[in-house]
Amino acid sequence: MINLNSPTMNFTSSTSDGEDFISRQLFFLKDLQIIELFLAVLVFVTIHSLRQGKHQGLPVWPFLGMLPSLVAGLRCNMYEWISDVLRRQNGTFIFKGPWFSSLQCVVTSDPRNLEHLLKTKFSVFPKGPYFRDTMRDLLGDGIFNADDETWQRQRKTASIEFHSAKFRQLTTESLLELVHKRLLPVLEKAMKNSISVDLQDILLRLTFDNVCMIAFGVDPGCLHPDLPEIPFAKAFEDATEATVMRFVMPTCVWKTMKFFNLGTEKKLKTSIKGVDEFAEEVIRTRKKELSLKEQNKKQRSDLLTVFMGLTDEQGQPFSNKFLQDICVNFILAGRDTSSVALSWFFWLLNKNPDIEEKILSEICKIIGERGDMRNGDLKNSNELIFRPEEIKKMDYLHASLSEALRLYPSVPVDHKEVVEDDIFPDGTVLKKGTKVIYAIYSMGRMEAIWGKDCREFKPERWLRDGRFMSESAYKFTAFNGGPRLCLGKDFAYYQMKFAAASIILRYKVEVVKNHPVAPKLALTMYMKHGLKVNLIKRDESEIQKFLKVKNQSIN
Ligand code: HEM
Repeated sequence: MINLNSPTMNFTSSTSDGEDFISRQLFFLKDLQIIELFLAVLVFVTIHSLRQGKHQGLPVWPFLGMLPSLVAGLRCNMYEWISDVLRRQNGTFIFKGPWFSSLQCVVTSDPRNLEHLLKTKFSVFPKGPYFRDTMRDLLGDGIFNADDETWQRQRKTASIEFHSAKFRQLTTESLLELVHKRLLPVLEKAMKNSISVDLQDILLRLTFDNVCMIAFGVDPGCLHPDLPEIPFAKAFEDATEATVMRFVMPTCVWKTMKFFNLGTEKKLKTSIKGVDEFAEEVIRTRKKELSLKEQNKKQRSDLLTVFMGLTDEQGQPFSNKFLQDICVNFILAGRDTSSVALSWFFWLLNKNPDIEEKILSEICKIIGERGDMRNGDLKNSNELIFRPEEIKKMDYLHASLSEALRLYPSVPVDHKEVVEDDIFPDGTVLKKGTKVIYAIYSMGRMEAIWGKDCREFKPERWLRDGRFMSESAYKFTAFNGGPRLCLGKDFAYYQMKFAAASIILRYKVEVVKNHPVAPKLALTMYMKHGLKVNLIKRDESEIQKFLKVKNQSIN
């Protein structure tokens, strides 16, 4: 009989307890070793990734590449974040995205590379299939989204039109009407009622009405005193916002969302429908108008009418869809760019009142040269309308707008794709299919390009003996360069100078105290929270003071 209490049994049981204990200890030790090993690998990977960051600009993590740094960058000011990396990497770095994404690209701010890709090797760096695919739903085959023949044909026609006297007359007349009949009354009303207004919103309405008149010959009436919501304008804005989202997600993700009509893709579909309906209606009406003999004599000179009179390679009139693409592209090109540039300009002026004073002094000096104003007597500045030749003479204002665009370019980054293996002048090797981002915002903040004072707002850097001197398009890339240089550059300067001078002569634009100012992540560099301002009527005596100062130097 076994005595359960026998010492032998006790011994046996204590032995198995001991074994359990030892095996538990061993397991624990194994666990510890696994944890230690895991920690060692983690430390090694971290040190390796961070070390790579020293050479490559950012830490490179297994599988994720540089994505964690990008996510951190997106949470602060993305453009400043890119500029910091570029500064550390002497102007060019290779962004390594996660292995499952399409985010791999070369980012550069080196003017030598810019000249190479925009001019010298233009044909090797088209917009490319990735960009065209991502933008196709909104821009179709319009000029912004086209390469090769399709682009060349539109560029040639639009270029002839943009340089024609008839077109220049249309743009100056429509601008004059919009500034004097809409913009100034809206600002005057706000000033009289002492209410703050979002200047960015007002300027967007101004340029939207203007570009619709130029592209379609149709006035959408956005800048009405009640500031109404225009369905077409709203649809257009929503469509651009939803399109941008495609650039920050892997292609397969937005394509799946599009297939199932989800999230931003659902919003994009609805808003594009709104844009298309408006454009279709305009084209239908114009076709009807042109088919009537009497109306033919009306001689419209907007872009839509010009393209309607042309034919494709087969001698056929352009399809409605293609005409629609042309108009939508011109609206995108001409609307946001000038208005956001003016918004940053007025914000910078508010921080630099001495520069505002110099602009006012220049304006007064120029109008003081009018025959009827030689004695320095301006009866009522409210009535004054600037003449085109006066706008041309405003060199200091031109320099100040260029300086604002250098620091806050309306298109902060742009994109190309390499279609043949190549090497940048700085030695970066480019394989066929590589995406290239050129960081226009960062270029304005590089000491190597603009000197130690590159972050300061200094219009004087653009002047020689008081005259405006332009810079190389590969150093100042706000308007792009080479064969795809902005077609509307001259018109944009005229529009910005006319609107800015008309406002500055009448009002001091004061940004509301503590109004938050930050750039928005979008195709164009909007101010994220708009620009809330108060308008203070300029004292006539202030203008008289400048009018009476003869031969005052502005430098
Ligand atoms: C401050 C104002 C403006 C700025 C900063 C600006 C900037 C630019 C930039 C950077 C591009 C190159 C975009 C690209 O290819 O990805 C461009 C192209 C273009 N811009 Fe402007 N733009 C301005 C105003 C305008 C205006 C008012 C119009 C016309 C009404 C216009 C018409 C165009 C057109 C048609 C193109 C396409 C050129 C091509 O691809 O051949 N722009 N602009």
